[in-house]
Amino acid sequence: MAGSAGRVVRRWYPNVLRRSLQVPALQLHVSKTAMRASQKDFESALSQVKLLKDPGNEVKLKLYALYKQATEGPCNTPKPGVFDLINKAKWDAWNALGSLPKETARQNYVDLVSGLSSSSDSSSQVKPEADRKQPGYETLVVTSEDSITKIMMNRPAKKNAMTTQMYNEIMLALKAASKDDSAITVLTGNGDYYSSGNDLSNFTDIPPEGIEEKAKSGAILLRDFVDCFIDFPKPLIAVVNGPAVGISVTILGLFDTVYASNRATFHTPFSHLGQSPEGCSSYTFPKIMGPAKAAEMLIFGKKLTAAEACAQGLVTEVFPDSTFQKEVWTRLKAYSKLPPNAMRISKQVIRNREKEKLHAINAEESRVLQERWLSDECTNAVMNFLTRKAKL
Ligand SMILES: CCCCC/C=C/CC(=O)SCCNC(=O)CCNC(=O)[C@H](O)C(C)(C)COP(=O)(O)OP(=O)(O)OC[C@H]1O[C@@H](n2cnc3c(N)ncnc32)[C@H](O)[C@@H]1OP(=O)(O)O
Repeated sequence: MAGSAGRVVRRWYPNVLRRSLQVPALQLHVSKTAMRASQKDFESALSQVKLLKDPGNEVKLKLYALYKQATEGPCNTPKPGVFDLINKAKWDAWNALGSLPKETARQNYVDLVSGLSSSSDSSSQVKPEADRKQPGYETLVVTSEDSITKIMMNRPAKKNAMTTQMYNEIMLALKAASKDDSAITVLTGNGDYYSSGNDLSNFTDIPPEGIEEKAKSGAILLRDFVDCFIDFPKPLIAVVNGPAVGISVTILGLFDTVYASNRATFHTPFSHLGQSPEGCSSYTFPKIMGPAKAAEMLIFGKKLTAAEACAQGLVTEVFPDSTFQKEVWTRLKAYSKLPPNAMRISKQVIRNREKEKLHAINAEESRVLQERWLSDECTNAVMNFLTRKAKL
């Protein structure tokens, strides 16, 4: 019992409050007298409390006061000093119960917990992902939970290759996430790949105005897409669940944190495809890993393992694939509880001095690519893939 009530306190209270509101093991031991009238109800309320969502500080103080009154009787400890704000609030709440009998306090505690349980019954259930899924996306699964918005690329049969529709949906999802009440945002992939990069069939859908118009609209889409990452205001985390190719790799330089499974690889075969770097990688990669290592990736298409990408600073941390999801989401849930405004402002301070430069680089990379897409080198490479003559 003592252990389970201890867990309640750990789960509910934000760090500062939690440290101060910790109920010592001694206080968690329910005395024999206190248990006489409604021992079972009280015990079950004590364990029920740990399943509830955070009810807010006011209710937590009430619960604390009733618990103390039920187990120790009226408050007779010295009043904490005026600057000991949290202990003073606890003391005030307990002291306000005056000479309320232990049995009544116990009953009130049980009633309060039962009221909280019924009001949070529906929300305390873990809903299946399908129920939490935000509507309106065809190529993504977007969910928000625990102050984390997760944007999952969802074309596993095509290795999460990015179609025009997926670029547009990711932009929409990022814009929505920038305004929702989540603290952090995650991009990840469904299935064995993180993403195989640009869907090469994007190049086959030529409008009546011709190939030049296609290249022009592609460059605008690319520029808008990368701009969304440059401007994204909250901490943005990539959870790289498997191999990553092309643009899914280059934009990693614009994320705040990149976690990778040890199954992930990082590959930017631009020269093989007759193309050139995008996603601001012509700037971020040399800055992150130094010009020589960046050239090996961006010019020669060297594929990095997750460990190599981590050693070169592109990846924050690598996890064994068997425990990847568990370890990463535990970490992210803890981060998502940090004060959101502080995180947002810290990101602004880090990002703002480079924003203008990044936008200019993005514009230039998109302009160069627009030309590349019209080259024979690019056309042949794409045709070779689409006619199954070549893979990476
Ligand atoms: C607006 C425009 C912005 C443009 C921005 C520019 C970005 C540049 C880039 O991103 S460059 C990178 C482009 N990507 C590639 O060149 C990868 C091509 N794919 C492959 O080489 C391979 O598919 C693989 C190595 C990723 C995986 O090989 P594997 O043998 O494991 O699997 P399959 O080849 O059988 O793939 C399964 C099906 O998925 C289709 N597919 C995979 N990747 C892409 C892709 N990038 N574009 C289109 N289709 C892709 C593949 O064709 C299979 O489909 P099928 O089952 O219908 O045959």
